[in-house]
Amino acid sequence: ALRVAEVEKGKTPEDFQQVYNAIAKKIIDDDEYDNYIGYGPVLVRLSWHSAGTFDKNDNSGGSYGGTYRFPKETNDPSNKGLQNAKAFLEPIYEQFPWISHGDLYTLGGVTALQEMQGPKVPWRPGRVDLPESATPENGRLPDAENGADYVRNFFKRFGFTDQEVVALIGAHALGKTHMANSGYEGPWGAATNTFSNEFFVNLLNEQWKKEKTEAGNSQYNSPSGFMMMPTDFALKEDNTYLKYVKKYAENQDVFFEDFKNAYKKLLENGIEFPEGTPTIVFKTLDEQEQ
Ligand code: HEM
Ligand SMILES: Nc1cccc2nccn12
Repeated sequence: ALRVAEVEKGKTPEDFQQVYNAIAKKIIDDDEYDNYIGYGPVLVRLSWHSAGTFDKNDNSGGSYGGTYRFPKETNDPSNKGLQNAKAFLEPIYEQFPWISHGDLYTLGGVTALQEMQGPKVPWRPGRVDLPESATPENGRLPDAENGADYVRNFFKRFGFTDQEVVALIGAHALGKTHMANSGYEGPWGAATNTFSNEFFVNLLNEQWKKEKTEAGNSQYNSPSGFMMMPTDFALKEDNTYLKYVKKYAENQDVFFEDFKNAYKKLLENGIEFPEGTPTIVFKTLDEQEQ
């Protein structure tokens, strides 16, 4: 079905900057979350999972309808742990009840990324809440216990190139895995809340040992406390992906540019934005006299 953006009635870029600021200030206030990693990484993951149900073959799923708010999608096993991000955003929604859930979930990720020193991601409003009947079935999000062929095939559903796939998975520089959520654990100590190209630097430079987790998954662990899941590790095992891993490990600016473009495409996939829809590049808190 066609998803046409309709900007929330009477709202301007300044109104959305106010939502950005409220989310950014709450990230600062609630800094103790996840052993002081904070909510940044899990907000980025929620934005990806809300968009990651998209299927270009029938234009179903994706960020537009905000269907993550419904139990069927909130309780998808692939979304375990994201309830924390949902709870974080509930008071934001109460403060700005005019915003659609699709706009809120995607704006949450853009805000978190920019406040974690990531690239500026141009963002367009106008996602419109769809009814519960539009909620996609569980199982559309990727499973980490797989190799390069699976990863390449999975992202075909979005129309992403190999380069866009490698760039997007670079988001695994943020936060950590949690045994109770996904059956993976770590990195230890090294978890970060600052966006960078270190996922690629570590992938190439660390010594990796394949081990079994207590959940029976495989993960690669390094003596300095880093970890990779099989789908992460696949990016260096596949010659085409490896080309981009090296490019991003060598040049953070190129990574930031490619990530920004791929992340924008992910958040807007399947949506038609009419002429005149504003493209907003949000100011960070630091850039506004606070
Ligand atoms: C092959 C594709 C992918 C797979 C299989 C995958 C899988 C996972 C898994 C299993 C976790 C751990 C969740 C937990 O235990 O709490 C995770 C965390 C995370 N993922 Fe991915 N992911 C993929 C792609 C992406 C993409 C495209 C993004 C964003 C653009 C992303 C952003 C994140 C972030 C930020 C975290 C850390 C969350 C936190 O610290 O709570 N991932 N991912
Ligand atoms: N931080 C983090 C989150 C999710 C996946 C992942 N793989 C390597 C590191 N990493």
